[in-house]
Amino acid sequence: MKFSELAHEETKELWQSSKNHPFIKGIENGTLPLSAFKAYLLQDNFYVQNYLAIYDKILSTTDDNKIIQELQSGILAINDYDVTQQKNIYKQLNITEKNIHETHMLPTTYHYICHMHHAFNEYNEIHALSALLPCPWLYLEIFEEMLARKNYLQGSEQIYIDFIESYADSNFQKYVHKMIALLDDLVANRFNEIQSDILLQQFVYSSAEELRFWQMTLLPEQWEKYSIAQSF
Ligand SMILES: Cc1ncc(CO)c(N)n1
Repeated sequence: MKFSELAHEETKELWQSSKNHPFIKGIENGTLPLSAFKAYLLQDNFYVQNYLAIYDKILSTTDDNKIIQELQSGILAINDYDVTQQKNIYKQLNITEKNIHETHMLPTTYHYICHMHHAFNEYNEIHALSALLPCPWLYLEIFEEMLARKNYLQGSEQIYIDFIESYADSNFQKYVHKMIALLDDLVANRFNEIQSDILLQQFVYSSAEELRFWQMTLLPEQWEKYSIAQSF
C-alpha cells in the first residue's frame, strides 16, 4: 500500500468530520454568516503565509531536484488558488490591510502552523511534506464532492460558489495529485531517511488541525477564554 493510501485510510473519520462540519455545510447551502467566513479568511492568511514559508525553507535547503521542481510549481498554484483568490475575496468583503494587521492568531492557527514548522525543523523535508499534504488534498476532496452534488448552486452567496469552484478546479486537482505522487516517491526512494510512524502522525495531526480550523472561528476560540471541560 502506498503511503498516501495508508494515510488517507487512517484519517477517514477526521476527513468525514470536516465534510460534515457546520462551517462546510454552511458554505454549501449559502447560510454561513459572512462574518464567520471573514474571520476564517483572516486566520487563513497567517496559515497560507507560513505554508509558503515552509516551502521556501525546503527549497533553500534541499538538493533533491524532484522536490525543487514540484515545489516551485506548487508555489505558483498556491499563489493562484490561495493568495490571489483570498485577495479578491478580501476586496469583495471589504477586508482592509488594517483588518489584517489587527488580527491575532487564534490557538488553532498557531498550533497548526507550529506543527508544520516542527515537522521540518525536528525531522526533515519529507516529514514536513507529510504535514503539508492534508491541506490541499482535503480541500480538493471536500469541494470536488460539493461540485458533484451541485447543491451549492442554490446558495445565494456568489463568494461561496466561486470559492467551491476554485478548489474543485482541474488545475488545483493536478497540483494536489502531483504532491501526493511526490510524497509517495520520496517514501519509496528515501525510506532510510523516514520514521514511518512519525510520518503518518504528521499527516494525522494536520488532518485533525484542519477540522479544528473550521471550528475555530465558530466557537470562536479566544486565548483569554480557553475552552475548558464543563464537568466530568
Ligand atoms: C487551513 C487551510 N487548509 C487548507 C487550505 C487549502 O490550500 C487552506 N487555504 N487553508
